[in-house]
Amino acid sequence: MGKRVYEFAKEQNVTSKQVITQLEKLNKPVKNHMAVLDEETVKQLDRVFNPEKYRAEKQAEAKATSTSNEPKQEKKEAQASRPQAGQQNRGGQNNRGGQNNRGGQNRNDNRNNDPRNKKRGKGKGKGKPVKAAVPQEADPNSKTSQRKAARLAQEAEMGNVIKYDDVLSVSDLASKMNKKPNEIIMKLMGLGVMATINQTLDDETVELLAAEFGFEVEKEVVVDETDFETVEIDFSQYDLEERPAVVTIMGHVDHGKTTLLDSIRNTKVVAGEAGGITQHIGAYQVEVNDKKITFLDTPGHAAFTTMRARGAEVTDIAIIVVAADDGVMPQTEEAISHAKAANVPIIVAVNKMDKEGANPDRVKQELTEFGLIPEEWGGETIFVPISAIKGEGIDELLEMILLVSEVEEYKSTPDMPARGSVIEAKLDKGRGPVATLLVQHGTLRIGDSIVVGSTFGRVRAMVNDIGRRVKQVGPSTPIEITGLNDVPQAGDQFIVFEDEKKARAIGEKRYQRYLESQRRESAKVSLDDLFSRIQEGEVKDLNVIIKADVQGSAEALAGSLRKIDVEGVKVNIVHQGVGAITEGDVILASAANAVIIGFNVRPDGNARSMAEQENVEMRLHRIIYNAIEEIESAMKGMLDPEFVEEITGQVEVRDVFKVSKVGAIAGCYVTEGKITRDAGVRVIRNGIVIYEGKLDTLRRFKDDVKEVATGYECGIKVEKFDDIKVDDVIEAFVMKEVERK
Ligand SMILES: Nc1nc2c(ncn2[C@@H]2O[C@H](COP(=O)(O)OP(=O)(O)OP(=O)(O)O)[C@@H](O)[C@H]2O)c(=O)[nH]1
Repeated sequence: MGKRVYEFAKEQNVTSKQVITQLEKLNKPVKNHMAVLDEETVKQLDRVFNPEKYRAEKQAEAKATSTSNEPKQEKKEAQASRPQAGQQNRGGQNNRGGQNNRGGQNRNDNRNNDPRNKKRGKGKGKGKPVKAAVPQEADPNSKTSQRKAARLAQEAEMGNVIKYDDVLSVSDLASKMNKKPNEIIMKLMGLGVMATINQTLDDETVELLAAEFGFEVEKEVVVDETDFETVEIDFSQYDLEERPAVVTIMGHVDHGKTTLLDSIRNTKVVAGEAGGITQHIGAYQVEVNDKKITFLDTPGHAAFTTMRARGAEVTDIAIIVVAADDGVMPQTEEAISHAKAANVPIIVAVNKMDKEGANPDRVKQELTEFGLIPEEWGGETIFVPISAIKGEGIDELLEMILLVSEVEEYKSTPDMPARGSVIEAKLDKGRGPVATLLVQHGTLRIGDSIVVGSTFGRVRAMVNDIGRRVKQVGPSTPIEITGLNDVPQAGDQFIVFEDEKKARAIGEKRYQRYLESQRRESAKVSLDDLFSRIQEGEVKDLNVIIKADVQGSAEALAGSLRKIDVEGVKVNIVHQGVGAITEGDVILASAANAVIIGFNVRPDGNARSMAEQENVEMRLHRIIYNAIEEIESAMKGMLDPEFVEEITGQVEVRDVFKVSKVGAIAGCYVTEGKITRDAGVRVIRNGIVIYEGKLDTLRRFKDDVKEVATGYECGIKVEKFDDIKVDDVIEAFVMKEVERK
């Protein structure tokens, strides 16, 4: 029998969802993670998820066809055939064909001497270098190739060597080669990598891109502590000591994460003698058998992964909470994937054992599918039955954490200036910026000169998790500090410098960089302020990306937009295509400072959140005339106050029941937000809107309800629409009146 989707996902250290998305792209859609894959498909997927494996082959081909670049190619080939040990088995850090490569997971560095976890590859910080996966090939006989060869020869004559000593971003590299950032981004996309204009590139990718444009690179290696995330700590010079494990609790909604965190805290917190009042600082410590354990008390995998995405690897152990009366649910699965991607040991807490329907064996059975096999069944995963609400099983759970800590031997040293990560941060009216830091190595003291992410300052006051002022803290301790010039972000790294002037210089440089990136973001074009910016002479072209359901509409829309005649400004179509709005479209829009117009299509995957993050404006229309009129009005500064739709939620169709005289009822699951009875709905199939209308009925079991929230099932009948199918997505929206700026 072939492999199942989840088995393949597990092997590759990715989520089943990622595999399913890839299968869709390969035109081999499957129903769910239990689907069986044939050999051919497994092979295809393997290529997608492990492009490095195939790189040597591709480069050999590329070399055979290339005439202009021989010494470079040889060098690259030698690199490609280097042992890849550093890239494999590194806890989900290996390159995934560039599919998800914005985080620059592939770090073939030798920064593996972090004693926090012997098994874990340490990710680089904010730099998030992207790595190109597959080199492009060229047909040497094509006209383009001949032109390119001529240009390369000409450029080579001019002595095209790019020198750099720092990390290069896409825009830095573009300016060094005198190219537009778009060109670099397009080239990266061709290599299967999606990168934004400000994204940093790793050295190998810089070299690859430079070669593509006929440049050589020379990197001077200097240790620049401005990018201290990349600066290695030489732990060999210290006597390492045991340190407390840092634990994160994850699991499905309502399975009891918060109750468990509270229960542990209430029973075990290191409550001090004089007036220790526990306060929420984002993390706390408990003491068990004279040993400490640190808990991050923002439960949930979203926070966990946001931190990781910013380079913070703070969690040593993940507790996955599963309610014994409910079993494995979608977010349980997600939490497992997140923990696995971080390569941290998992302990399963089977909660709500006090409830009547509690069935721990079912939970165990279900979890075997995800490779979490209990010890009594011959596996290695620790399962602890608990009742968070009654405080039962908590001691056993804590003991198991200590057991895992003993096996994993988490170590660090207090004998160095502190380093660590931001757990959370806020602006306090009285105290100014306040940040909870997790000291990971060294000792943090009052008065220390510190750089935290893009902010800096001197540690003015330190308050611990029981509200007590302290003067110094060591490894694995959460501590709230004041004294920074601005509010850092959760997941930012911090470092203490012994030299105050140096701290200040580095801090100021990083802060300036941050302000600059903010400025660039706010300079993004939007229809609301287009007119004023045209007037001020800031904008001459309105760059537009069009995505439509069919080629004909894309062309019609592009044609009409180009014809809009407003003095002093013209519409420039940067890109037009068919299908859903993808992350790639958003990245391109961000780089080209373009607005995206979607005609009968919706954003796919993470495109919507990415557009928000990148400040890219996305306008979705169903009538060509409206799209044209909107752009024209914006150019003339005549946009009226109008109704803007707000997407309230998304549901997935998991079953369809045909009921005579009523029609097709969709059995659905709300995956995001909520769906309300009065919402407008859109039926989306493969990213294309196939129907827009209203709800006829919205039910939970047999009852009509006003709304259904994330994580719940419901029955939906869309008014006048019976062609609903399993796997369709129903998007719910309401119209809100907004005033234009
Ligand atoms: N009977 C019983 N109920 C529990 C137990 N643990 C939690 N609950 C209840 O389950 C519900 C959800 O618990 P929470 O701790 O809020 O769950 P959560 O996982 O933090 O939920 P979200 O914050 O929504 O993700 C609450 O009503 C709790 O009182 C338990 O051990 N036994």
